[in-house]
Amino acid sequence: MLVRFTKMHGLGNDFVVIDLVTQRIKITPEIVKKLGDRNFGVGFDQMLLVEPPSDPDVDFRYRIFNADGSEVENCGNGARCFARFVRDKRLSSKDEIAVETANGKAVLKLREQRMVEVDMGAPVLEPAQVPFVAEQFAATYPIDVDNQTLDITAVSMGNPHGVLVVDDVDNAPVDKLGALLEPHERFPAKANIGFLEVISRREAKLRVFERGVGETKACGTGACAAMVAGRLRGLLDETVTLHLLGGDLEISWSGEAHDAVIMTGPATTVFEGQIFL
Ligand SMILES: N[C@H](CCC[C@H](N)C(=O)O)C(=O)O
Repeated sequence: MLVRFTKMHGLGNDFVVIDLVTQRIKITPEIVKKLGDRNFGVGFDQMLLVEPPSDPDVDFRYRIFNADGSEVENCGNGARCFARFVRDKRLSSKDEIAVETANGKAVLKLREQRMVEVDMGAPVLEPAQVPFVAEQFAATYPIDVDNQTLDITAVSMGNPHGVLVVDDVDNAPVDKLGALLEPHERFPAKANIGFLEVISRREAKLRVFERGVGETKACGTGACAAMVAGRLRGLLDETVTLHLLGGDLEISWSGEAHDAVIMTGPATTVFEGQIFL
């Protein structure tokens, strides 16, 4: 079977996007892993599926698979590419696109210069809902890893994140600590691990070791989780420019637990392709 796909990225976090509105294909974890292989397939961090909605109040269903074949609840960089994709493919003519994910609903707003603004919803801080093993909520938790005790913030943006604050993110042991913390027993569903370096109250640098992938050039939900961690720790103001390896995101959050985190950034189309399944 020949399947049309579009290769896209959000700040270097790269995706294969497949339209399952006009193509009727069953995507399995095995197909995801095969297509995600950077030598034997197309290669991507995540596969994004554009599907008809099950809820009449939304425009599309948005499904996300990591390169290891695991299906996940949310992908921020992917949401921006999703909005760009459905507009460029004329699957929607709207400037505001409502989608349903495994995490709930999200509104994707197309802005000028191919930028996209995403309402990422309110962060989830109750440990059991992240999920993270802890007696009660705290801004940071001591966690034992690599013969040391680190202070980590645990937050869900639909998907689980652990955020560490470091002095020098360029030289942080992202691969070593990321690989130890991603499957850590206190994260029963594993976690995306962010390494945040605060430059000022309105600017920071971030690297993310993603669950199911490893370090990526950028992580949208990770940027939102890092914003929340920075605000909980009293280090960041309501609007921050986050510098990721692949470029910058603007993140806003009032600091009120029930307020949504808003992410704005680019979405880029690289090429169109077809692959035999
Ligand atoms: N690896 C993540 C999913 C992709 C998130 C990331 N690419 C983003 O932009 O939010 C997880 O397993 O929860």
